[in-house]
Amino acid sequence: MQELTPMMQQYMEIKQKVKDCILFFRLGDFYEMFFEDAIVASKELEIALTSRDCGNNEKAPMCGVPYHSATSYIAKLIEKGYKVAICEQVEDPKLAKGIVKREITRIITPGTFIDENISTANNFICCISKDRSEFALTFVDVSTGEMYSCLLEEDLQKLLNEIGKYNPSEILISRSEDELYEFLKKNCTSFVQMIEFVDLQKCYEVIENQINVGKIDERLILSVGNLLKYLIETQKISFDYIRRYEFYRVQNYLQIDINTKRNLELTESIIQRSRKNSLLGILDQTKTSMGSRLLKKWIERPLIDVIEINRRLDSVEQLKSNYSILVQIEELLSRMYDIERLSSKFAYKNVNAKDLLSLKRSIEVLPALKKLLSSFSAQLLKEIYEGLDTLEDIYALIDSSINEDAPVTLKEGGIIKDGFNEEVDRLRNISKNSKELLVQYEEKERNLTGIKNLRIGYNKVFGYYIEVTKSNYSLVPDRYIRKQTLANAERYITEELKKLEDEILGADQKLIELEYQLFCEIRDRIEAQIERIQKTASYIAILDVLCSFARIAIDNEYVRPNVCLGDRIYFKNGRHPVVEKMIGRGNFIPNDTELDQAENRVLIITGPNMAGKSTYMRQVALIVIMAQMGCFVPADEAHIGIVDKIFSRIGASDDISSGQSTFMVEMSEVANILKNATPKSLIIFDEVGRGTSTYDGLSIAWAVLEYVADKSKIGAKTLFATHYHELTELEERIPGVKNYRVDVKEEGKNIIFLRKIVRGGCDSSYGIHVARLAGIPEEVLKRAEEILKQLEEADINRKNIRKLRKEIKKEFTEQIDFFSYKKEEIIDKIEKLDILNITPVQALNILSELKHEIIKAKERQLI
Ligand SMILES: Nc1ncnc2c1ncn2[C@@H]1O[C@H](COP(=O)(O)OP(=O)(O)OP(=O)(O)O)[C@@H](O)[C@H]1O
Repeated sequence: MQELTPMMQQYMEIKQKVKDCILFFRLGDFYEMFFEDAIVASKELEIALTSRDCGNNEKAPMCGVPYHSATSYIAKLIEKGYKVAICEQVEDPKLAKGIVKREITRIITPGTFIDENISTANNFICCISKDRSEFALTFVDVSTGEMYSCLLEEDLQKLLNEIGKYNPSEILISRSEDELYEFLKKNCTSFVQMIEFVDLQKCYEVIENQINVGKIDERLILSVGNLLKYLIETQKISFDYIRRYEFYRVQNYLQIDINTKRNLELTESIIQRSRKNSLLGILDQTKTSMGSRLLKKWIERPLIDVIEINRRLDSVEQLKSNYSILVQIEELLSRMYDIERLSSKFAYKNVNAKDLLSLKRSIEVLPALKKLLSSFSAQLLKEIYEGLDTLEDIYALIDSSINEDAPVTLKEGGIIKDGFNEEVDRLRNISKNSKELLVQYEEKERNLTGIKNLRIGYNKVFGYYIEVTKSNYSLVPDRYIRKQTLANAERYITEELKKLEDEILGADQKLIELEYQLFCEIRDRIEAQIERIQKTASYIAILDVLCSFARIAIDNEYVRPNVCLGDRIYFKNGRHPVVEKMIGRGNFIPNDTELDQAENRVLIITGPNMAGKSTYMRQVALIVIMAQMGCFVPADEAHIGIVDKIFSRIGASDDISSGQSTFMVEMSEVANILKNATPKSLIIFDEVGRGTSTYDGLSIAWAVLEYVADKSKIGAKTLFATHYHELTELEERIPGVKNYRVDVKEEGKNIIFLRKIVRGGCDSSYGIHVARLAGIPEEVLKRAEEILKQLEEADINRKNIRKLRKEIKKEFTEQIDFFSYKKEEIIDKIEKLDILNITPVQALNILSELKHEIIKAKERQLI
């Protein structure tokens, strides 16, 4: 260390503290990286790797990025899984004695990186603590100041479900949780970190000092406290803008597990993984980022409280039926800036003049918005009307102080409006009129001294001076201080001229400094009101989502669902909101649905591949979710008895990374459903059992169906799509089970999909027809048809065997007294059928012979 240059020594000392981060070390207008950090960063960021002399005859690898464009480079490193520590110069280099003081000002990780470009989604950081048999989870979005906590029983599946709702970019757990760490690493896409947890007492202190959220349940203290402590340590700011803290119970919302969220494509489509063809993509007609983020939350957490749902529906209905007002509100909302995210900008002190102007423009629309809202009587809209703070004082402050064309940087001046501050006006005047001031001074001195050719000039050595020619020396007053003698003239300065010089030369710098200082004062005055801004932001978000619901209801002809506590789910002409958008409204065939706790508890849906079974089942779940969000639904009529949980088991989601087979994944999902479903749940099973051999699969499907249908076991409303036509037998055996099929019309070798759900089972799979549609070569199809014929014949034989055996058994028991002498022989023959390796045809022959013998014996007896 001794031989290193002082700066390199300083670097090494700081780097020691953040070994696991890439250190951005501020040097003038650049952030430089050294040694291993430079090698890694230059590769990841595709920037040149150079070197710097360390002072000990060695060269350190080095690379750098300009200060003003650092954010995009940081974003890239975070994206690639690195942590970045920012080290700033914390004193003015001009005033530094020796090396400039530098400190780490922030550590940026996925959960604390605020990406200005992605504002329609939250960026959550989560902290999980484990206590006795519970998980406590806390989620914070540093950019908006939202914080949520919940408690979960110690169930890893439930943990994943809850994490899935927030999709946090970073998860923190205690260093002692090795197993949990491995599990999360394997099952989450989040950046998982183990940190040193502090104890309860320390957590209480952190919470008390840092946030403004009132009393917190004791069981949550470790997760809230450790999360805050981590944030304070890495961000080095105060988090008192976290005021919107919500503790919620998972069971107070419609519970949608993570598989179902994916299967139903609630927030992103499965294939493109984009929000475009998801439910969120269709429903999002919001005009503000605040609204868009809230909508996502509402989709992930639909309600179960009928009153609250109807409050939302009432508002949507009123907005929908007052079209012209809706249009005006939408227009006003579209002029609003993301004022919710301003809170973090204030806290990080990186608000600029443009942000304040955007805030002003957002506030500008509030009075008009409030006026429009005054005409509504729906409770929720009324609450927004009454609660909406129009922030006039903040508007007035910004309007009177900040220039409309203020620059983004705060160190260039031009921020403060004329007339706001006398000193700014004066300095600006000096700066603008410096020449004029010198001319005025020159004129004044000529008059005072009577020297007609007195002239003011400037040179680098002693600045502004007064020049007097030889012939006028006698008129020079005493207050003139001689500075230079030339051949024909002398140069003087005066106290007044030096003052003027200081003002002229210093005015610009002073102006910049004063404007910056005033800006900070204005910023701090607004920051003191941040709670009011946040409150307004949350009302705007709710209003925006309600308007979005009204808009999609109008554009897509959705109806208001009748949501109540009952058990019935009924839609007339229901549609799938996303598929109908994709294929065009006119091309989508609507279908009815009737589900209840009695006659229509379990619907077994058969039909060829491609007929529309999955679409239909997803449509039912989506309509329920939409209704429970308080949104109108794609149907002509809808009654929704509240559902507590929605489950689905759809398709083959191969999970190679987890080392589980497709069938294993399928069965664990089914197991999860059977464990957690209640009579108030809605379950979707799409071809359960398909992942294994036919008989195993059929038996599992059968048993699962019996179990969910049985009121003493689960008795949940269930949609069960299957290719096992044998299952349709259950309609006769279990009350509440109904067979439906998606209808098709056969035309020669082709089939026409009618997409209509009708009563009754379907006894053909039409698999070969669909294969033909898919373009399988005709030769292969022909061979498949041959094989199918053989298999069907064998199947008929098997059915006949079953029938004969039944008949024989019946005869045998009825007539047992007549031919007891043959008992052993007959039993032997029947039993042997199961163990002998014989063809169905041979078995049929044996049974026929047997039946023949019995009949003969009977006849003999009768005679
Ligand atoms: N009601 C409908 N109206 C119009 N088109 C529909 C309808 N339902 C489904 N479709 C179209 O049919 C396609 C296939 O539907 P879906 O995937 O639901 O069939 P499926 O019966 O589940 O098939 P498989 O058994 O092969 O999984 C959908 O992608 C959609 O384009």
